[in-house]
Amino acid sequence: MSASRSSSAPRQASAPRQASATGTPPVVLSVAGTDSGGAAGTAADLTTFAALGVHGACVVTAVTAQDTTAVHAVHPVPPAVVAAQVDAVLGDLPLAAVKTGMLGSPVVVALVAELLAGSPSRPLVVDPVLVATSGAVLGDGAVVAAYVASLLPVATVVTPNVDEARALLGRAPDDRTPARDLAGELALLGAAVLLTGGPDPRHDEHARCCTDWLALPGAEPRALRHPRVATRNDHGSGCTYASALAAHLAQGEGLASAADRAAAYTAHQLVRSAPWRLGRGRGPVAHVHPHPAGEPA
Ligand SMILES: Nc1ncnc2c1ncn2[C@@H]1O[C@H](COP(=O)(O)OP(=O)(O)O)[C@@H](O)[C@H]1O
Ligand SMILES: Cc1ncc(COP(=O)(O)O)c(N)n1
Repeated sequence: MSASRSSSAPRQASAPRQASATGTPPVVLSVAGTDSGGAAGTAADLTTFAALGVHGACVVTAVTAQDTTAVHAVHPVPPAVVAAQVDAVLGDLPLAAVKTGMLGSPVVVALVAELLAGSPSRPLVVDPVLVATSGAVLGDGAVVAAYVASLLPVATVVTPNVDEARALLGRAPDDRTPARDLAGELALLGAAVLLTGGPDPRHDEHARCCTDWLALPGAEPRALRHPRVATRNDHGSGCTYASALAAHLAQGEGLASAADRAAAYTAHQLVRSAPWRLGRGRGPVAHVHPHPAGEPA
């Protein structure tokens, strides 16, 4: 399908780290699935990029029929078409960072690892999407194995929640290893880890803060704490967080500072959508921004 796949060195112009004198923004690529409800996946990624001042390119890996209650159907994009989208972007746009979300199949995970490996000049943020907020499985055991074998070793940072961290480490869903230790163990698989600790409504309805864990290979995991927003409208928060992280890394920030800013952005958008009544299930994290004339009353 593509000429560039015969070479392991992707074609790419050098990427500007900051907006240039012409106002040209850094470019960040989202590789993700679509969510017809507009909360998660490509919609979350592109709106977050736009809000944070980077140009978003998008490679679509799967089309989901999804709303706030459930994922009703998944239509995977053929791997050759995923590769063609990546080639089109790599051949024309200088990428300052890449963020992956739902990849859906082991073939696509391996393809992304081959074509979009992270580097100091082009960080790769991997959000290992395996289960939706609504409970639907978006990545099975073969996808988990492909993440561990090919994508985590070439990622800059991986952003699992606790359930995804357990799956990547081969632990049972009810394993009780503390999040801090899961983060430390995951960091031994090759990438830095930001284990997101959004409150689990099954156990933590009244928690007053959220703890994300930053783990680097060979270092003690570090807690990044921020206030919890009381809301049921959190569909898409993981995609928003990982995209904000990629946008800040693309603008040259260090990992810890980019993580703090990504959490602050996500929390801000959770505050905005907290009072909304959209859909019958877990509503979307806000992807809107105030009108220049001010927020509507
Ligand atoms: N209710 C909340 N209040 C504040 N921050 C939250 C809340 N829920 C999630 N977050 C934050 O959003 C980011 C994404 O985490 P999470 O929701 O756990 O991802 P996922 O959607 O993959 O489960 C993390 O920084 C997490 O701490
Ligand atoms: C296409 C797509 N990508 C990612 C998610 C995960 O997002 P969430 O954990 O908020 O359900 C999703 N539900 N759908």
